[in-house]
Amino acid sequence: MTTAQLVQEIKKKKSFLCIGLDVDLNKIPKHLIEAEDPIFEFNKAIIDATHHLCVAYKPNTAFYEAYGIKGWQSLEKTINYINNNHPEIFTIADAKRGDIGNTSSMYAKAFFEDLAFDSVTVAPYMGQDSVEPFLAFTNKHTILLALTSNQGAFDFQTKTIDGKEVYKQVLETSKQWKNAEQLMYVVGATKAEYLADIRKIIPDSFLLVPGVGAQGGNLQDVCKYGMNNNVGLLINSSRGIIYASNDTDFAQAAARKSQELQEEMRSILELI
Ligand SMILES: O=C(O)c1cc(=O)[nH]c(=O)n1[C@@H]1O[C@H](COP(=O)(O)O)[C@@H](O)[C@H]1O
Repeated sequence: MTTAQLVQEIKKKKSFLCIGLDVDLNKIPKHLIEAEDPIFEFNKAIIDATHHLCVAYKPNTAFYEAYGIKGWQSLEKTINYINNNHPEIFTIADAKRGDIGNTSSMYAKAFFEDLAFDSVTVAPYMGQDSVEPFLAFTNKHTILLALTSNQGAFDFQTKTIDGKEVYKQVLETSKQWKNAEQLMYVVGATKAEYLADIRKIIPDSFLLVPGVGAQGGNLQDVCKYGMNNNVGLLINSSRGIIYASNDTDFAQAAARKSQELQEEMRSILELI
């Protein structure tokens, strides 16, 4: 999917919501556990109930890898279900990969070719030759971790080296890489006050912003500092939406939570 198609979808749905499909078998409704593939059944119900309210889905691969081959099959069924039924929805494999070049190429193949995701999250720590193999794929996006939502972001990312914070160096340096127009960046919603400075370095890039909901990030603050002329934001909530209820009404409860966020997004979009 191209960025222009994503922007078009955001304008059509008046939403820049990304729903995180982080499925934990200990948290899903009991009646689903009996199903042959409880993770897929859970995702299918969530997708059926929310696809008109969001523009992206983000399965975090940890929640699938944890269940071995069965979990990987649930991930494959989930991405196929989205691509077959809602090809206009942007998909993110949240895998936080990155390795030496030939290994990164295989990671990219796994998520862009075998599983046909539109994008994958990548850690910048190993540098240019670990990221460019992902950028080599046409119409696919690499979402680079810049300033993450967790406390540990202050261990390295905000440290100053040669007079500049490491996360700013990640933004400035990666802008020079081959096919950099296919880069997006992760900035945690819990770090909204940093977004004004971040926008000075990457005014046009899309940002994936997790941390609204369970981690306490504020949507209004993120939009105030992070929105650009193309909206430029994908706001993710996982637990806050998918575990809104753990009873038989879980999908309707997820839709209600999604709608609350979408309505807030719609009023913000009407102001710009
Ligand atoms: O790359 C991510 O998506 C990510 C980056 C980050 O800085 N913080 C962060 O929480 N995430 C992911 O975003 C999701 C947040 O989930 P909730 O806190 O349940 O909404 C999880 O899948 C995290 O792994």
